[in-house]
Amino acid sequence: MSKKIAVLPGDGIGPEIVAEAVKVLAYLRDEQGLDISMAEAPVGGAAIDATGVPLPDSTLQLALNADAVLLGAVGGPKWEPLPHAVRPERGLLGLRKRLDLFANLRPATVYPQLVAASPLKPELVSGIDILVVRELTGDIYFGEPRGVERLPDGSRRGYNTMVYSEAEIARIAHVAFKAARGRQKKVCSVDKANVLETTELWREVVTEIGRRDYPDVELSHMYVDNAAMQLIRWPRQFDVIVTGNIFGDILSDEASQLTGSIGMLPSASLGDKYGMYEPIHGSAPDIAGQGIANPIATILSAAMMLRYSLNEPVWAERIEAAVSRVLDQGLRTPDIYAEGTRKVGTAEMGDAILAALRQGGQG
Ligand SMILES: NC(=O)c1ccc[n+]([C@@H]2O[C@H](COP(=O)([O-])OP(=O)(O)OC[C@H]3O[C@@H](n4cnc5c(N)ncnc54)[C@H](O)[C@@H]3O)[C@@H](O)[C@H]2O)c1
Ligand SMILES: CC(C)[C@H](C(=O)O)[C@@H](O)C(=O)O
Ligand SMILES: [Mg+2]
Repeated sequence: MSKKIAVLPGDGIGPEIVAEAVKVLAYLRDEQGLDISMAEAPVGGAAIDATGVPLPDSTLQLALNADAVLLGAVGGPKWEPLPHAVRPERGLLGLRKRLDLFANLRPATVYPQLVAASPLKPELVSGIDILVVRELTGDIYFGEPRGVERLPDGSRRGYNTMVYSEAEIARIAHVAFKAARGRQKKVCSVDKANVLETTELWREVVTEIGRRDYPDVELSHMYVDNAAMQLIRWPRQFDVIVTGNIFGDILSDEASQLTGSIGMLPSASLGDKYGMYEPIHGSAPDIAGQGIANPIATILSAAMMLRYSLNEPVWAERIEAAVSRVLDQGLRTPDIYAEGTRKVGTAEMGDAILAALRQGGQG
């Protein structure tokens, strides 16, 4: 039966990078007989402009009825004067919550061709293969109470609440341990258990699950401040990192830079029923509209979609290989440009990946 993909380009560079991933998916549909269909809907600022809200019901319904969602990015300065409750980012958070996408997989893998693009010494970067497993539907992002209140002296106070239940911690821990079994069998759980009770519970639950269900997986714990430093000092010590929503957000942006650029890192947000795929970066207002954004993270997110939601692992591998071949050819968007390579724009990069896929897909 035909698989439905909801395509939500969003804001800023979102439409530019999603267009390149759609090219690849359209090729699989039109020339390789993949039984998929795509339907587009607005989310974030684009949806606010069109309908007044960041997640219109029609967009939510499209996502709920789809087999997978491909999302670009949301947000931008245009909507920043708006109150928090109606900002573009709420559209994304609403989708994650309503689809119960609690497990965000963010693989930070360095392509050998980009070792030189990393700010770290080649011997530190070469071979990096980290999977950040970020909890995505809890933590300070969703905890109540939250808000800004007026104090008796007239000044204001802002507050958010870090909350995790045992069940929420347990389900993301299982995802991390299972993923580690297919890799180097090492999980590093990142928390701030020395200060925050919520993450003290996190550490207890992860430890118990590891001991009980995954004795074959080596479990370590690290405070988040140390983890941020260790990622720069010796990134290859990490296999799977499991952490909460806010720490995972920050650490995955940091890890992305080790691989050359944030424009390289894809992600899969998975729940028991749904899957949404998006690059880890944002709408990059500083380069939007210039045709220079790196589309690779989004194209690799489409590859993750083929692997996790569409049961097409071979096409996922072929797309990843096509990206590698294009890097071999020396093509680079400005964010990964280095001397001796050829600078290209978003569409030229997408076209080159598609051309490499066409060649590789034959045999
Ligand atoms: N998943 C999402 O939709 C998401 C993620 C992060 C930020 N945001 C939103 O995006 C807006 C901008 O946020 P920000 O500037 O903090 O983060 P950002 O990730 O959009 O940009 C950070 C820096 O990385 C660069 N960059 C990002 N993606 C790139 C790409 N594909 N190719 C080349 N360079 C790229 C940008 O030009 C910028 O210099 C905000 O409104 C924020 O809330 C959305
Ligand atoms: C835009 C924002 C809500 C989002 C997050 O913090 O989760 C983004 O930074 C991300 O990493 O996907
Ligand atoms: Mg982020």
